[in-house]
Amino acid sequence: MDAITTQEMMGIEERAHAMGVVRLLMMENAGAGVAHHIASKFNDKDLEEKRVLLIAGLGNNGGDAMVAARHLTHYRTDVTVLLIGRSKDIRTEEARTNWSILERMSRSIRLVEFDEHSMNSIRSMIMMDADIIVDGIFGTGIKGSIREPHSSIIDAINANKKAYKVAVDVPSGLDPDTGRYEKCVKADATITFHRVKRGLLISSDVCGKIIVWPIGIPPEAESG
Ligand SMILES: NC(=O)C1=CN([C@@H]2O[C@H](COP(=O)(O)OP(=O)(O)OC[C@H]3O[C@@H](n4cnc5c(N)ncnc54)[C@H](O)[C@@H]3O)[C@@H](O)[C@H]2O)[C@H](O)CC1
Ligand SMILES: [K+]
Repeated sequence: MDAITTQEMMGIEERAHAMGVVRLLMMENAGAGVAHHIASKFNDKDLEEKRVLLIAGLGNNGGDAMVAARHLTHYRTDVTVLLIGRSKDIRTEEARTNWSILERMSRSIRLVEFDEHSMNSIRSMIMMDADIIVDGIFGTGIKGSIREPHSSIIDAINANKKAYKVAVDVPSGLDPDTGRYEKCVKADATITFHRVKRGLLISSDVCGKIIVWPIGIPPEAESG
């Protein structure tokens, strides 16, 4: 299938939602796809020893990462979710639902909410501790220039030279339509949902391996 724009993706998402494949279902399938990719790259024994850091923005890209975190606990992996903000500021109902599930998983997932005072500890968590990093900061909802703390967090992700990095839907910082970026996560793999976004093909050098992952959208939702 050919590449699409974020505008087209939003239309498809709306029609799927109206057909009953609600956003929470699409988010669950998206997050499961991210966890599935990681499980396919590392064997179960490795996964038990790896420290996975999932970095979640306040939108649905972050929500996808929260779902992936929950699915990864199946492998008894050391899972930490770093929210780039306060949970009270999470923008969408689906992401809030998933965050509240994670809050009930305190034995299997560590949750960290961003707090300006701890930028140094967050930087070292990203740069030193993580063996696998999931980038759920921005997806198709990115607008305008990258501000702090996102800018420093993207730098810290790129400064970790040992971690395997998976971008959720779009490497954060990349404009999914034009492929332009000032600063962007350099991923080893990008799990993009339903159909590839045009910007990924324009700047494939920052995406790593591009994997198009189906999230249960009916073909009937494709066109208006
Ligand atoms: N399309 C689908 O069928 C599905 C998409 N999913 C995922 O949802 C994201 C898009 O989510 P959205 O909430 O629209 O936006 P994002 O999460 O990508 O980011 C918006 C988030 O970030 C803030 N923000 C935007 N620009 C900036 C900036 N320059 N600096 C700082 N902050 C910024 C904004 O305020 C929001 O908080 C898509 O990519 C998929 O991953 C579904 O989950 C699955 C189905
Ligand atoms: K992302």
